[in-house]
Amino acid sequence: MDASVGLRATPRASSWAGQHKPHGAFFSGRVPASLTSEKPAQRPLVLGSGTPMRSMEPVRGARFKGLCCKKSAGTEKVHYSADEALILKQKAEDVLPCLNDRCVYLVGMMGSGKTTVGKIIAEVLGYSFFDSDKLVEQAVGISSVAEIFQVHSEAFFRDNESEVLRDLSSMHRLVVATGGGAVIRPINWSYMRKGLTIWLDVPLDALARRIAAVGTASRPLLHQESGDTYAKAYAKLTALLEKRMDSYANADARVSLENVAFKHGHDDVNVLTPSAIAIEALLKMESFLTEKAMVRN
Ligand SMILES: Nc1ncnc2c1ncn2[C@@H]1O[C@H](COP(=O)(O)OP(=O)(O)OP(=O)(O)O)[C@@H](O)[C@H]1O
Ligand SMILES: O=C(O)C1=C[C@@H](O)[C@@H](O)[C@H](O)C1
Repeated sequence: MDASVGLRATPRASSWAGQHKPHGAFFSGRVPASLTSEKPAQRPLVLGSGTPMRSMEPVRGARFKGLCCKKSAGTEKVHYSADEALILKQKAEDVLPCLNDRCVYLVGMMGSGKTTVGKIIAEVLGYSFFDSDKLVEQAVGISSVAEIFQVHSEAFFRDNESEVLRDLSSMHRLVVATGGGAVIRPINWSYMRKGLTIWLDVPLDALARRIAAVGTASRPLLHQESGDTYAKAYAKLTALLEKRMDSYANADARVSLENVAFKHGHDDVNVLTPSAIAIEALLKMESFLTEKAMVRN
């Protein structure tokens, strides 16, 4: 039976929108022992300070010396509904043995939820979460991608992004939220192919709405000094997606929010919670890995 039967696509007004977002991982010295071959401990399905910290060990890759991944010290938590928590746990248990410690790379447009959904997937798999944009900021020593574009250039950012992905590709048991443009360089695919790649495919209207809600200051490719933020973001996202669509389609699995909403009887993707999307991503991962194993045998 499809494990997602019974999953509720809860309207955000009563769930996601009313909740605190999970805090991001950040880096300042070391990475967790989970990057080694240790098996994941069973942990409660709560993100934030309710999650026990994993023990820390020095990272091996030269580039990440001096960096560390650590849970926020804040008090915010993300609660899943009982249904979602159970399904997330079951799906994670199904996927883990097939994943064989490989990393998971989330690709997709800006605002597609790679960070939000990636943190949930990392949590349930007992993996560590990395955001490649944040790693580039750390490596360059500038605290925002927008400033890196301004002070240096987009090409400089892209070179550093490739180096970050190369270094991550030698590690295990990570969920990585990649930058929206990471897919455009073939070399980045050679790194990401060492793990599993998942495309979060979100309709442009939903992307533009999400981005307009928080502003474009942190997204240099969308930033405009004036004008209607939604309309400008929508136009720019449309042009970017046209150029990148084929590259995103290289991913091992695609989570189409339109399809997920349809599956749950909705015609609006905005009702889908991040955890419902994370469940779909785990289902897609399982299908891909199972098919791959069948082809091999
Ligand atoms: N399922 C969802 N429903 C509504 N809003 C969401 C959902 N998932 C993420 N968001 C919101 O959309 C915005 C972008 O999400 P997020 O930062 O996770 O995307 P991203 O793909 O990592 O973006 P970027 O590549 O620009 O860093 C955030 O404000 C987040 O709170
Ligand atoms: O879509 C893009 O090209 C980008 C997305 C962000 O994640 C950042 O990597 C940067 O703003 C570029």
